[in-house]
Amino acid sequence: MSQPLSYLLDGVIGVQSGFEDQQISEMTLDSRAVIGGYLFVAMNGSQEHGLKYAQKAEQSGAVAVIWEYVDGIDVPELSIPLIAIKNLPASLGGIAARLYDYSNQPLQIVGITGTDGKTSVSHFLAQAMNASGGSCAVIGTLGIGNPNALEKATHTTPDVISVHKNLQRLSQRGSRCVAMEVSSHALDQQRVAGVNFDVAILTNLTRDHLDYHGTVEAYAEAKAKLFLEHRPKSAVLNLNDDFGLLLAEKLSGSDVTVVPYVIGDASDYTETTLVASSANYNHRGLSAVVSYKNQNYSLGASVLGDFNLSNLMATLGAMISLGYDIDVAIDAVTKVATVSGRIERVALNEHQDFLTVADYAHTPGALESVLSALRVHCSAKLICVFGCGGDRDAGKRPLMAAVAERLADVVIVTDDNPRTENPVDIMSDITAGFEHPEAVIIEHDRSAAIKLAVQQANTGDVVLIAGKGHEQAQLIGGVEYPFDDREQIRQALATMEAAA
Ligand SMILES: CC(=O)N[C@H]1[C@@H](OP(=O)(O)OP(=O)(O)OC[C@H]2O[C@@H](n3ccc(=O)[nH]c3=O)[C@H](O)[C@@H]2O)O[C@H](CO)[C@@H](O)[C@@H]1O[C@H](C)C(=O)N[C@@H](C)C(=O)N[C@H](CCC(=O)O)C(=O)O
Ligand SMILES: Nc1ncnc2c1ncn2[C@@H]1O[C@H](COP(=O)(O)OP(=O)(O)OP(=O)(O)O)[C@@H](O)[C@H]1O
Ligand SMILES: N[C@H](CCC[C@H](N)C(=O)O)C(=O)O
Ligand SMILES: [Mg+2]
Repeated sequence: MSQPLSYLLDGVIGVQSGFEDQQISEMTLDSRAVIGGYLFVAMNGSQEHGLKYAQKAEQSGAVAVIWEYVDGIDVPELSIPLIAIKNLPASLGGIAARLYDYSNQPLQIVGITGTDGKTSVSHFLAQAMNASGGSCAVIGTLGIGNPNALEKATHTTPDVISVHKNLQRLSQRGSRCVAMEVSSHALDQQRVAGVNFDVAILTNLTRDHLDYHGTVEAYAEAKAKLFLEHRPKSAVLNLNDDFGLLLAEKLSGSDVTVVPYVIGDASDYTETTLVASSANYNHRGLSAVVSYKNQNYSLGASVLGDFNLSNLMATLGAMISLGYDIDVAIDAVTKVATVSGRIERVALNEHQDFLTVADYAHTPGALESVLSALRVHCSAKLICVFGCGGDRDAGKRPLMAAVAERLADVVIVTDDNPRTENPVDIMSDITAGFEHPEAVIIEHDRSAAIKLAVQQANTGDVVLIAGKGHEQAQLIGGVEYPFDDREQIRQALATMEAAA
């Protein structure tokens, strides 16, 4: 439904007065997406100011332009209203929420942040709620919508306009809950401004994205905003993580209800902490005892990996915060299935006597978690193939190498989305982290590296192909080459079987 521009901008600070009112049907940050009836929002980006594209937007049919005020910038002449707004990132969420209003239907919103586990928890939550009669969609790395019918997304957390537009769209299609991943970039760039979170979840905090945030402190500060600035009704916090403990302390006694979860001993925690103990992991999944309010419950699920127990506990915490009874939540969580590319078992048949796994670990913390988790399933060699993305946090490269060397028996390093960087440079950043680089196999061609790993697997071994998970392409230069680790594993297994 279209809205008058004056209504969208009502109360926005620093608006130039005396503009002609316009009826706005849609709004966008990208001049290339503008068509008739649009409001073009020109932001001061990290590369350039969107105002450069205001004339193009007008030519494409924009009926007005608002722009993030910056002193001394060249302002183009337009024949449509062109309105400067000071500190536009702070008001844009509110403006978008007015145009894409979804307040006419109840919509619970859960935000999930943390270095690793956001996609997993958001999908577990949506799967679990839907298994118990709910209607929960996701917004995140794997796409937008029902977890079984996702539309592709370009970002983990879309820009602030797209966030509100998608929330409206999902609500209109009948979703009554949305589990959305909130990345640190999103928090820093105010992409979730104007979203009222019922629940916010912290999975964990290790290191990533220091290319963008600069320091671990700045990265943590961005993550903390979801809890300390957005003030969700409930905060579901991981007490196994130091940052989770810190947030719990900061929120204690505040208007935000803290729902802590932990893997540990129930006698060490308060009765309202969700505690998982007596965990058991096997090839088919995991089980544990969950203690809450002095009662014990059996939890089981057919997902691999001890870190997934933590993800399931976060899911339980969210369901309880949303008003589910613990029995219903436990029952629902028991039904969740593996999330695409997250510790996903890939095999040609049941009889394979070694385990082959594709996983999206692309941080030192995630690689450590997945290798440690897989050790439990390994009675012989643990073989690890990994690489590091180009144009991303270079500091994590030697750290991932050190983790792989410490926790795997055979390490094969390969390319993972070199983007615009030279793969040889990425490789030398990685190999600088090995104590014994001579023991490591280097194979830039990812397909060949996967074959090498699978070919040397024997009974009791585990082969981990890390870094790309669900991804469908290898990004080299500006080109996207179709590539799926799972498909490559299957091909390598088939070649091996044919040769046997
Ligand atoms: C570093 C970063 O996050 N950048 C985001 C930011 O871009 P920017 O500030 O650099 O924008 P810019 O290139 O200077 O352009 C300024 C403005 O001009 C506009 N423009 C530009 C060109 C044009 O022809 N017309 C036009 O209107 C742009 O839309 C923009 O609003 O705003 C853009 C518009 O919303 C985003 O697309 C862009 O994401 C880039 C592509 C990106 O790669 N982001 C990644 C790092 C990211 O956000 N990742 C996180 C975390 C991933 C995870 O850990 O899961 C995510 O949430 O996806
Ligand atoms: N709770 C967890 N603790 C530690 N590692 C985890 C956890 N959950 C998942 N991982 C690891 O991190 C990888 C990525 O998981 P997932 O996609 O759920 O995280 P994410 O936070 O959404 O990542 P991204 O920031 O890229 O979107 C997994 O493949 C696994 O190796
Ligand atoms: N959301 C992550 C994805 C990394 C995946 C990995 N395959 C790579 O390209 O580095 C990022 O943008 O840092
Ligand atoms: Mg994700």
